[in-house]
Amino acid sequence: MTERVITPRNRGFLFLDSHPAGCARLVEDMWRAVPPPVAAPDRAPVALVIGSSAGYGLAATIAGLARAGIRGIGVCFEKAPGRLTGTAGWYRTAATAELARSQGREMVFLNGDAFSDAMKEQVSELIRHRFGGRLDYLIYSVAAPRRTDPDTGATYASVLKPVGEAYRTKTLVFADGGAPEVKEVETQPAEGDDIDQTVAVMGGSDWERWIDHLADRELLAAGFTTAALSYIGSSLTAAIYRQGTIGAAKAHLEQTARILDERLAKLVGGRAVTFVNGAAVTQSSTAIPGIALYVGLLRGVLGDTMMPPVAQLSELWDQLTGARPLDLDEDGRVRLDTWELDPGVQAAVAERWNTATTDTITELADLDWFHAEVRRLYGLAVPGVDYTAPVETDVPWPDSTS
Ligand SMILES: NC(=O)c1ccc[n+]([C@@H]2O[C@H](COP(=O)([O-])OP(=O)(O)OC[C@H]3O[C@@H](n4cnc5c(N)ncnc54)[C@H](O)[C@@H]3O)[C@@H](O)[C@H]2O)c1
Repeated sequence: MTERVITPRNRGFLFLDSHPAGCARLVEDMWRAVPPPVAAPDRAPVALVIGSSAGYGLAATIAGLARAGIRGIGVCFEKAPGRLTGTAGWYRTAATAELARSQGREMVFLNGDAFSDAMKEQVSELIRHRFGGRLDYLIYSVAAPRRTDPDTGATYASVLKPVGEAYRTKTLVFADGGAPEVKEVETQPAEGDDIDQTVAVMGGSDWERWIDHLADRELLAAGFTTAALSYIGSSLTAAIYRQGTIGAAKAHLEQTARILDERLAKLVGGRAVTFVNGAAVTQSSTAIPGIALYVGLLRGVLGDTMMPPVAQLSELWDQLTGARPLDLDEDGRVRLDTWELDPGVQAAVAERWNTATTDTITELADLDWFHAEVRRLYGLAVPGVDYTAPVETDVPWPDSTS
């Protein structure tokens, strides 16, 4: 037993410790925010969510359980409690597993490298022996800094850089005392094989490898459908995002969807699509220069009408399960970002962006919300949690044997 009071220690947007009770409460709140199912499926579909412990993958898992009645497997990469607490994703996974169990849903969580063939094999064994040998859905929501290619052993690193010329942007930082500052930062353009390396990590190669691995072992159900998550974003962040190295990876992911869609149609009458989501505060997104400022301003414009990930992903499940038809754009993507890219919203954000300075930022952006969202990534600042009370940090990984 390792009960203690968690005192938050951070460097910028990164916190050293996570709060188990706060993480559990967040998961419960997300669950409650999912609208009830349209109609209960005849049989619980079997789903695999890769990247299930955080951000959009966590939202996919919770919305899948609560709205689409799934059972299945979640894969993620988290650190166990030790000298520090476990990572927030460790505790969120424990809480998600508990919720699934309380609803009578079989959900197995595996902690390890999704890019490895060993993980693919472990998942294949589980599908074969625990889930009737047939996978209905695969949601791909990995955001990772590096990937080792199992064929070559080469390790690739993803970078967040503009392409062609340096990118100078306003950015939001919080001084040591927590006071917000608007600063300028410059990011040098991609060089050497930066683009190829980023595409190798965040493009569609590993998604394709998962599908081929499962197809080769005949584990895909008739009509199997797979979705990967993508982002387009604002013209304000285009140089660092959609036209940058990560944008090249997203273009590759979307191209992979088109290839997989054809392959799956022939193989099992299946489908592969990308879902373009809106901006959200996650560990991955806050690492991108300028995005914190952009999201804070977006919230300043939209307030509570900003669509949270779990609401977007409830819509994803409705379209995947056929409760609503797949609504594809001319590039074959489902757009769950229309609330963000609405021209009126973008014009209002651009106007605030242009005038934002350290002196004006608190009026233009919703920084209380942004600050709290960053803390909530670690289970901190969750309403209803007593942060003065000691909490058990030595939480076990959910048992997958029963
Ligand atoms: N955050 C946004 O604003 C935003 C917007 C639109 C789309 N998206 C997309 O959503 C997807 C997920 O991003 P996010 O922001 O939710 O990320 P995140 O950092 O919140 O979560 C990443 C997930 O990937 C898992 N992961 C990382 N490396 C892994 C590995 N090697 N093996 C297994 N699991 C691993 C983590 O454990 C975690 O569950 C990405 O494709 C991203 O582009 C994000």
